[in-house]
Amino acid sequence: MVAPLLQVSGLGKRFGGLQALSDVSLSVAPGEILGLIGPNGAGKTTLFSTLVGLHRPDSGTIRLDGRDLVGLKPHRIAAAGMVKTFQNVALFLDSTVLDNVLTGGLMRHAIPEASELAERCLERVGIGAIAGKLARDLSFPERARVEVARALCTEPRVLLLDEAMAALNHAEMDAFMDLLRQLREEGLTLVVVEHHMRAIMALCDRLVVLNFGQMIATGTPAEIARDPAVIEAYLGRSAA
Ligand SMILES: Nc1ncnc2c1ncn2[C@@H]1O[C@H](COP(=O)(O)OP(=O)(O)OP(=O)(O)O)[C@@H](O)[C@H]1O
Repeated sequence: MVAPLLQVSGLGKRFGGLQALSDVSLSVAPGEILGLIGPNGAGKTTLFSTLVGLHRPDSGTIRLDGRDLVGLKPHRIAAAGMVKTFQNVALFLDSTVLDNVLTGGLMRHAIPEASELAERCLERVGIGAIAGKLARDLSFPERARVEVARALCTEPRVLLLDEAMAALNHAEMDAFMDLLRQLREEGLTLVVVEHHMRAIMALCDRLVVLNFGQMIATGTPAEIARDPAVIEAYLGRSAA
């Protein structure tokens, strides 16, 4: 079996009286697309934020290729190879697409190299033609791709996508999923939080389900779809 690229063990995070994450353990193989699902408030965003150093966990370890990342600042974790995109696409609206994306490259490179890298990242996500467009003029699918390009510009090994498809229609979502599959073919490892069940089921190799901060199931999309605990906690609630 291939050694995991990302290994999370016994992760706990408390906000005051609320146990937002409780003993969460998961691993992600290189080149895998792992989906993270669960009802609102289950702890998905908290887990992502903890993985990239925005929250410090109260317990547990986060290992990327064997190196423990707990306690590192977000920019150090990004430099180690793990970044997340944001739930509410947070771009500099009065800047061009290229300038937005090259900010991702400034951590490791001077402006000329970051700019070249940004152009390559834009090509990689299929939007090289809109490099000069202002971010405020972008459509939702373009925004989603700019956000991915900006993350790619940090040269990650693991990319965490937090509801990147939230504003997309079905056809746009299908095209975006093709992009994610292509990035995986190029060697990227992906962890995806997404509320669209159709998308998550079609895209992911494996799913982890959180509910009230605890992992209640893990398995292939087909296994998760028939797991009674998941149906009660998640599908049942959304069906209701
Ligand atoms: N900074 C914080 N301070 C206090 N409580 C927080 C904080 N961040 C999250 N929480 C709480 O932790 C719990 C988990 O929230 P989180 O946003 O991680 O869930 P989620 O699964 O991402 O939800 P959603 O699907 O609605 O985005 C919620 O009860 C939330 O109110």
